[in-house]
Amino acid sequence: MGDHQPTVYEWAGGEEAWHRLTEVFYKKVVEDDLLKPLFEHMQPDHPKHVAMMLGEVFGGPAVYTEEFGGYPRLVRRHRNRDIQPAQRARWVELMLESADETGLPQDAEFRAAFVSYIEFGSRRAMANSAPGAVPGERETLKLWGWGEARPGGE
Ligand code: HEM
Repeated sequence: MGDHQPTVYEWAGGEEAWHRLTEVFYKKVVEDDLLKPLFEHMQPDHPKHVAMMLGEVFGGPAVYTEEFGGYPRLVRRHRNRDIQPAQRARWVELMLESADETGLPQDAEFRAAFVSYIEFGSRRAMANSAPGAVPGERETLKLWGWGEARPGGE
């Protein structure tokens, strides 16, 4: 590994891997009875936007922030959707299933970092989606790294 510790984004396989993940994920989402109602009017570019946003969070290029509206857009998109706990849980379940199906790394360190952000982000999305919620004010996305378990650990 030399001196360079890969980002979680790189370790996953870079841009192509994140796009593969969200393509497969949203195919499942629109066929799921619990999630369908929330995503019926999803824009065709939605999977691409989420791939860019996740990539940026995990240390990839800041394309979502620089070209697509970044954190303020993310918050706007979840506002008043009134996401229910069972819907959040299913969203997480399908995301992890998609990570397996699209061949994202299986090592413990990668999965710990990935799952931890998916828990964090999905809970924030649910909280920000509650009618009348006042989301925290940030300029940029919250970035996520390896946490306690670094890649290639014993
Ligand atoms: C880590 C968790 C999550 C991430 C990273 C995420 C990411 C995003 C992003 C980036 C957008 C905006 C896309 C754009 O700019 O066009 C978005 C929109 C949206 N998200 Fe999430 N989200 C998360 C969790 C959830 C959950 C748990 C739900 C519901 C169960 C949800 C429902 C939606 C809906 C309904 C939209 C709007 C879709 C539309 O355009 O009609 N999100 N999400």
